Amino acid sequence: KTAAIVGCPFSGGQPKAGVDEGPIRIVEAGIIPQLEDLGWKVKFDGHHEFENISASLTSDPPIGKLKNPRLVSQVTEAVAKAVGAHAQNGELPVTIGGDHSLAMGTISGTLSHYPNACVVWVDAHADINTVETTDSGNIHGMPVSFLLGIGSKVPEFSWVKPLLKPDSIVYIGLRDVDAGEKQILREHNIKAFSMHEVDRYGIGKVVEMALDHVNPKRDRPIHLSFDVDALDPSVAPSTGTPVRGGLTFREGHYICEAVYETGLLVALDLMEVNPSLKDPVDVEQTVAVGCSLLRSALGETLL
Ligand SMILES: N[C@](CCCC[B-](O)(O)O)(CCN1CCCCC1)C(=O)O
Ligand SMILES: [Mn+2]
Ligand SMILES: [Mn+2]
Ligand SMILES: [Mn+2]
Repeated sequence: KTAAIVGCPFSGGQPKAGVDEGPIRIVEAGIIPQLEDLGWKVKFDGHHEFENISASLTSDPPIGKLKNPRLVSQVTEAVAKAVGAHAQNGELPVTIGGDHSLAMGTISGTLSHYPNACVVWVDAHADINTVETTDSGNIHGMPVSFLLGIGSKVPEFSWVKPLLKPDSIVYIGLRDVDAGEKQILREHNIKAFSMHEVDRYGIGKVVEMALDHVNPKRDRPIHLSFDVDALDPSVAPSTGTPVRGGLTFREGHYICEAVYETGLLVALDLMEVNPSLKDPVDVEQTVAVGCSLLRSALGETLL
């Protein structure tokens, strides 16, 4: 089996510098030989250069509240093509961000090849704000709304097709959901297991219920999109939007292990590692946790 590393040094979906360094640090930390040691054939033809895109953009003024809209749209479209091509080649795309706006591209790519794929979204946040509901205008808080095709259309994002259905995504780890997002989740009956459910049922039962919701016959390909800020900040401190009361190290890893165990994983995202926000020790820890989560999602077991 081949894993194709899609290194995406991209920060345009949010305001903090440094998240574009995430993939570089994770590759430097040795994720490629680590995955090879798990038996994967690893394909990596260098990190994506988005220079040509940003160079071709003479200006990129906000559209309404949306920041860097043209940059985000063009970068995520390129990512959709890259991920789609790897899937077409029978490879498993492993996208390393970079901010979570990239998931607009990765999931579009996955759904273009696996139309019946379901999405497991692990995050403190729902990332489902629309043009109408966003307060920050940071597009890393909006990818799911674009993928679902909800909210008013933005011509610059016309390449994004509404390939994702509300019953095909399930969230784990939510604890910082904006009012507008809560309304959207309710209106569209989108299944979400917040930290309250994790506390109440335990992670094992939560993952089982989450998969039962989107993949009851365990016959649908799975796209796992993991935002490291789903983990408690004590576990993954160096990330742009940390929120207390998150998943433990083990809970985060259990999700990855359980998804791998289904044998249905077809695409993986590891997002929002920003190696420039904390002291070297905390950065090192966050990078190491990112690598560890990737290994667990790709077959590393404890026994
Ligand atoms: N919902 C937020 C955060 C999005 C995080 C994106 B992710 O998950 O990829 O990291 C927060 C909006 N707002 C911030 C100030 C306080 C009120 C909520 C937004 O900016 O839309
Ligand atoms: Mn996110
Ligand atoms: Mn988040
Ligand atoms: Mn974040």
